[in-house]
Amino acid sequence: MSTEKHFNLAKKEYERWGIDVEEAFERLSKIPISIHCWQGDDIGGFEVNKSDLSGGIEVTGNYPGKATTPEELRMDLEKALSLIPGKHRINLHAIYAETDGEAVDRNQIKPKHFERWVQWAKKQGVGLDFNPTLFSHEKANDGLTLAHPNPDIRKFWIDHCIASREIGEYFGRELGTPCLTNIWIPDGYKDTPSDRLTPRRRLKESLDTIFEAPIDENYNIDAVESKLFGIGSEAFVVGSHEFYLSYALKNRKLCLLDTGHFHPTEMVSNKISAMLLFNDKLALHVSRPVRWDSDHVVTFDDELREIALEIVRNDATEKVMIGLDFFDASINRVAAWTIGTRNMLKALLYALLMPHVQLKQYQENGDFTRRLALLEEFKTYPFGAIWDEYCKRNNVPIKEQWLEKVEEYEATVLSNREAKIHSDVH
Ligand SMILES: C[C@H](O)[C@H](O)[C@@H](O)C(=O)CO
Ligand SMILES: [Mn+2]
Repeated sequence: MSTEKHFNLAKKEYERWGIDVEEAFERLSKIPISIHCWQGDDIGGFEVNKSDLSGGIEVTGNYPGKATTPEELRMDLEKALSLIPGKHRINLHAIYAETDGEAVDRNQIKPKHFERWVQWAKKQGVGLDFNPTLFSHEKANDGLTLAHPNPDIRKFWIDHCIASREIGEYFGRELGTPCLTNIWIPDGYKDTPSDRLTPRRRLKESLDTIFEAPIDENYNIDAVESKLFGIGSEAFVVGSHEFYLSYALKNRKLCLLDTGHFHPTEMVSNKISAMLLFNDKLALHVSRPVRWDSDHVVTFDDELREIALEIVRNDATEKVMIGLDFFDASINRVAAWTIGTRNMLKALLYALLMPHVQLKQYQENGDFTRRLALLEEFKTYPFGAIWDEYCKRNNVPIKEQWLEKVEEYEATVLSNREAKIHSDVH
């Protein structure tokens, strides 16, 4: 049976519950996912004086073919974008600046170092988001940045964050869509601190200085990302959830929740409605923690669906800014982007195809039997046929057919990079 026939039959099943599939497509097409560039090169970046990855995050695996230049990274992103339905955004880090061979330290980065990214984004029709990089640098080697006791080091990182906001503003002006500039810092201690307040006070003061200059929110929106622990900051993280939740609320900033930054049984899906009652917007880094903040590729699992359900059923598709944050170097990196982003979109489509009106009513009536029955039965509704049609209409491969494209790209492009590396070495 053709995709269209499958779709028409499936559509009828959803219509029996009053669900408008065409409207779901329309709504989904308006939800941009911010795709993180750093999956493409294992968070390496292109600095002239490049440092090893630090900050308590880890990329494991050595799958061949990673991008080693901005051109390669953009090319790989284009390939992934060609396999993902809809128009999305690309999320950059400061280490992806292009300085034409000049060593430019982080406190000196300027919009001009991202001109090529902006030109490329215009061509692709994508928005850009941004992150200052407060790790993989000699001034972050002791695991402290904005909360550092040394005022000179603090100032260096404050200046980097100020420069980053200006780059965000430049993206927003150039691309006509506000850039989300998100600050995440690794600061913390391996072992039990003897003073938690002082580093937190310093972080608060650093943030106050960073955000002193107002920037038009039509161009740049600021976000702050909390964390529970990292490698080397097991006992204490300065920028904890409570810290940033309070800071964001008081200073009208966006709180960014990374799904890997909480206790293993603590669910981000359960936080969205609570936070939306007090915040106009919030931001997400959708990741997949496996036993720790391991940043595995996002799968179509229970928590992903629950996050999407919370966004959709609370009418928050314009309030929750969805970004991805995973980095797996043990598989093809273009496939990693494709799988993770398609899964995020699938989860949103799944959520858009639920009978929310009835489900909410059942709960209000105390009819928990119907609520459970329907939530479970909809898991096996013919969702796949609707997803295939969405992919078809967006001119991207249906089902696993995208994999052939990635394999072809690996054979013709990625494997040549390996050959080049080897011939350069010998
Ligand atoms: C590279 C990212 O900015 C980083 O992953 C950060 O967002 C994070 O989640 C750290 O654990
Ligand atoms: Mn994150």
